[in-house]
Amino acid sequence: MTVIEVQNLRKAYGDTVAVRDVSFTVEPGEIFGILGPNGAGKTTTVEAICGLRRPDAGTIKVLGRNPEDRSLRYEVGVQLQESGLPDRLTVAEALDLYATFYPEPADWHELTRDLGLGEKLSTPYAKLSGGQKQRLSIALALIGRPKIAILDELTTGLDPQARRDTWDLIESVRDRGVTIVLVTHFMEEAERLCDRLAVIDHGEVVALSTPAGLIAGLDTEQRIRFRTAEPLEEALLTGLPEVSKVHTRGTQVEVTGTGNLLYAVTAVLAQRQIIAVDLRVEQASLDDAFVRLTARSAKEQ
Ligand SMILES: Nc1ncnc2c1ncn2[C@@H]1O[C@H](COP(=O)(O)OP(=O)(O)OP(=O)(O)O)[C@@H](O)[C@H]1O
Repeated sequence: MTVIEVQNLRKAYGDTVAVRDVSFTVEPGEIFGILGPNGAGKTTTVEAICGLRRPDAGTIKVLGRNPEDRSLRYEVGVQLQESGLPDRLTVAEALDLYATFYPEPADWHELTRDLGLGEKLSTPYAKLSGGQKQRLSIALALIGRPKIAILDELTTGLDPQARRDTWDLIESVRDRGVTIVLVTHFMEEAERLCDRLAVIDHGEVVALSTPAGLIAGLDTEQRIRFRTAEPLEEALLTGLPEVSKVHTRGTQVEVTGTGNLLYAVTAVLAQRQIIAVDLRVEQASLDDAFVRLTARSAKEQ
């Protein structure tokens, strides 16, 4: 069964149309990413999925039910951008309190250890750093052993090591069978974690695919740079079907092309016993796909 189904969602705040027309489905056990620039409508979309905002039009089904269905409280764990816990509540008290909301809460000692919060159990909420507050909100989203975890800006404010630890944690949560919806600004995070991604811009889905699919859809060229001991004869490479352009400056070589460009170029060099040093391959990244997709939709507005 499809876990989440969003169909033609629309939501406006007064004159501001936050979500114009968003449709997607989330399948069991996947990490589904929602990516988009600031103000694109990502938070409004996930808040509607959580039953916190009522759509103006369109339908949403979560585990086949209306998002406002009270029974979903036990099955959906939510980490939203602002958790708003009382300042004096300690980490342990917050976890104890949240654990009472659920019939079979997770062992929060394990969760806090995985999230690097083990040393902060008696610290009041107000005295936590931004990153620690963030980690606490992730622990609170997972404490009820949800079937679905909705995480909005999971690693914003975390340092690079804490971000990587959190990714490992999210993967282990997914491996236990939890379906995860992840709102993110970070391409590296989306590429590493997400099985599929919806790119949202100006309240609409502008692309929906795997990270690799989004990059492949760009149809961009690759670029290889290297140096040789002697200046290279450009004609050696210009005749290859994979090569569209060769540019040499002294012993520096830059080759642009498509397909299996790296193999084609290195095969010719090997044949001629030419050694390429400082060889670097530049390929399109999810960053490029994101910028291209969102720039295109900005022009169409
Ligand atoms: N409660 C609200 N009242 C009025 N306008 C709102 C409200 N919440 C969001 N908006 C507006 O709706 C649009 C979409 O906002 P939303 O928070 O859904 O975007 P987002 O993609 O999550 O952005 P960000 O990445 O900055 O968090 C924005 O123009 C925002 O200013």
